[in-house]
Amino acid sequence: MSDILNKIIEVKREEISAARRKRDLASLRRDAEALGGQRDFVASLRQRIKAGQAGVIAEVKKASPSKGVLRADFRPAEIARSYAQHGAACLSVLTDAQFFQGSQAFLEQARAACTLPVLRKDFMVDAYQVYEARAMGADCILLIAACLDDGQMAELEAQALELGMAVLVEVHDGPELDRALRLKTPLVGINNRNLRTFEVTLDTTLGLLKHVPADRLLVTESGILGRADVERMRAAAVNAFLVGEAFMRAPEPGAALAELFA
Ligand SMILES: O=C(O)c1ccccc1NCC(=O)[C@H](O)[C@H](O)COP(=O)(O)O
Repeated sequence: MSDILNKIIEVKREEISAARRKRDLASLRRDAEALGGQRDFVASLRQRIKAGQAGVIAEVKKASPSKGVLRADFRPAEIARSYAQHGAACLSVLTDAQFFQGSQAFLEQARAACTLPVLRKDFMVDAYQVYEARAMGADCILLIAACLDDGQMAELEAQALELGMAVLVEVHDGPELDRALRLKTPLVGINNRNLRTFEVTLDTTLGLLKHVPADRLLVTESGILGRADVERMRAAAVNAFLVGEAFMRAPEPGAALAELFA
């Protein structure tokens, strides 16, 4: 595991301990199970792709460890509406506070402003966070293979599926991909950003895609900045994208989405 991931996971464990002291798991679980209203994340992506369009997971991200603040005037509800109006399939909302300046409130505001399914983008290492995700309204969670062993991934996936959420499993290399393919989820994200060096190369997706079976939905993540990047991916039959920075730096995030995927 990389240094930044080690650091993030260490902080996550402290946050989870503090949260458990405030509210026990049984009470959180009751709220998570009672909420309902799940939106179908996978179907929303597949629908766009079936119609010949790109399936875009549009990210709502104020800042990141590699780039600092991306959007100073940050209004999650307005951003979500703009994405929905311009053809996004789903949203991804950062809820991590310390490293991404995100929050649960941002996810709730973004989801309430539109009808798109929403991914809780955070670093999931514990069942408590999966219940938190559903209780705040998330329709999908992210599992990063580099942060979890096989048993943990399978357990967190089973819990999410039981709660009616989808799972996006994220990998960065061949061994992680092999482990991810043992899960049930059809959603496999290949992150073009090396989380140790922060180096970004689309060759990561292009190198791994031949190992992704046809029944999985490959999502290319990070570093999609211009039309040439989209064209390169679509030429390789990669049709689902997770994009943050390119939209967050634009005056009107939805218009930037429409332009990038026109
Ligand atoms: O973005 C970072 O600096 C980062 C650092 C450590 C762990 C994860 C990180 N990013 C999360 C992401 O995967 C991206 O937010 C997402 O793929 C969108 O990427 P981009 O379009 O390049 O903003």
